Amino acid sequence: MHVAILGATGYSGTVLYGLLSQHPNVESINLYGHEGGKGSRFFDNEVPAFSTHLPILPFNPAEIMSHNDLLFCATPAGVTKNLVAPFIEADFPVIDLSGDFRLKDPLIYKKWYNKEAAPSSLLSKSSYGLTEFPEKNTTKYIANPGCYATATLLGLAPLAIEHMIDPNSIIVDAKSGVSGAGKKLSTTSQYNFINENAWLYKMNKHQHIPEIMQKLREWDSKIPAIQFSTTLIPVTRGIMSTIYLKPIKHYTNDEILTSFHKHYDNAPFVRFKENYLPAIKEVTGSNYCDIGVNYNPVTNTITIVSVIDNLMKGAAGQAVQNFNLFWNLTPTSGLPLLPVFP
Ligand SMILES: NC(=O)C1=CN([C@@H]2O[C@H](COP(=O)(O)OP(=O)(O)OC[C@H]3O[C@@H](n4cnc5c(N)ncnc54)[C@H](OP(=O)(O)O)[C@@H]3O)[C@@H](O)[C@H]2O)C=CC1
Ligand SMILES: CC(=O)N[C@@H](CCC(=O)OP(=O)(O)O)C(=O)O
Repeated sequence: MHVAILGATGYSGTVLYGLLSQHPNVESINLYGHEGGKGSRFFDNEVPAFSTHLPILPFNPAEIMSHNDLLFCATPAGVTKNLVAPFIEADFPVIDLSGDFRLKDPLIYKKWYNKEAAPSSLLSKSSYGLTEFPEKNTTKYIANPGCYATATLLGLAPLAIEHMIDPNSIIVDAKSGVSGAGKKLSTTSQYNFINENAWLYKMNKHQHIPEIMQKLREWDSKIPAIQFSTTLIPVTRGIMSTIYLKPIKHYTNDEILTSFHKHYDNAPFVRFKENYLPAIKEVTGSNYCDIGVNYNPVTNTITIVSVIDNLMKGAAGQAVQNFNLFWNLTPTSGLPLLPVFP
């Protein structure tokens, strides 16, 4: 198979390139950059960690479609939607890592992203690719989920699907490593700010809130909202989503564990750890989502801890999982089965 990456010099694009370059079903990878190009660019000049002397070609939909079988977009939200119409119109397969096609309702996108949404005619042709819970009618345009949304939804799914949650009780305290913000330097991603620091940002305004709600309501339409916060922490990679909720009625620890086993025992990239609460480093460099759960009878509270590597399961790894699902390949193809530890 021949695949194209748009935005390969960014963090997610680079990780994606690394995975696809070792994928047994990928014959060639073609890299594309800005429309019109910025002079001649080579991957190894911009990403010295990968000494691959591949040109970064100017973005050109006709050329991409004639030389490739699928396009991955690892471009920012707000940018992707302005580039992909020709692919959708041609029914050419795309896996989009950005947030531009995750939300079905353009008004909700506008509210949370503070940008105009893609036209409804295009939005209706995309499907939300949470790999463990894909949409029934998958389209050729797959919106790869956001990093916080992935960790949080996988943590909530079993209890939500089984209607075991008091609908008004969900509180999520999520933390992310700095690579989640991409390669651009900003005041809050520079070393002097975030080293030995923790910073809660986008309180009640994070764009993954509507993304989580859209899927959560498919599972349990009674859940009206969630309280969700995001904190930047001084690690390079990793998300920890700590979820607190009240059960709708009393459940034993065994009943809670059984609901997670039911949904994840056959999922190759979700490792349900029962009452062990996982740490970020246990998944770094891997496509795993590790989940642990605790029930406190004193406060009648269930705590779920869900950890992922934001650049893997939260972006490039899940994109490769979607690629495997789309072409009906072995689900684990091209994905490392061990984290980088310690
Ligand atoms: N980082 C993460 O953990 C996650 C990221 N994502 C999503 O993945 C996407 C990429 O994120 P990330 O890798 O962090 O971002 P980066 O900022 O690290 O990289 C963005 C890439 O997009 C390219 N790009 C920007 N504008 C254009 C354009 N107009 N035409 C072509 N290429 C363009 C950049 O190229 P250049 O440098 O030449 O401008 C760069 O290669 C985003 O939509 C992000 O939301 C999703 C989940 C997790
Ligand atoms: C640490 C950090 O800044 N993280 C980013 C996550 C961006 C991302 O990947 O989300 P989308 O794909 O939905 O844009 C944030 O919180 O906005």
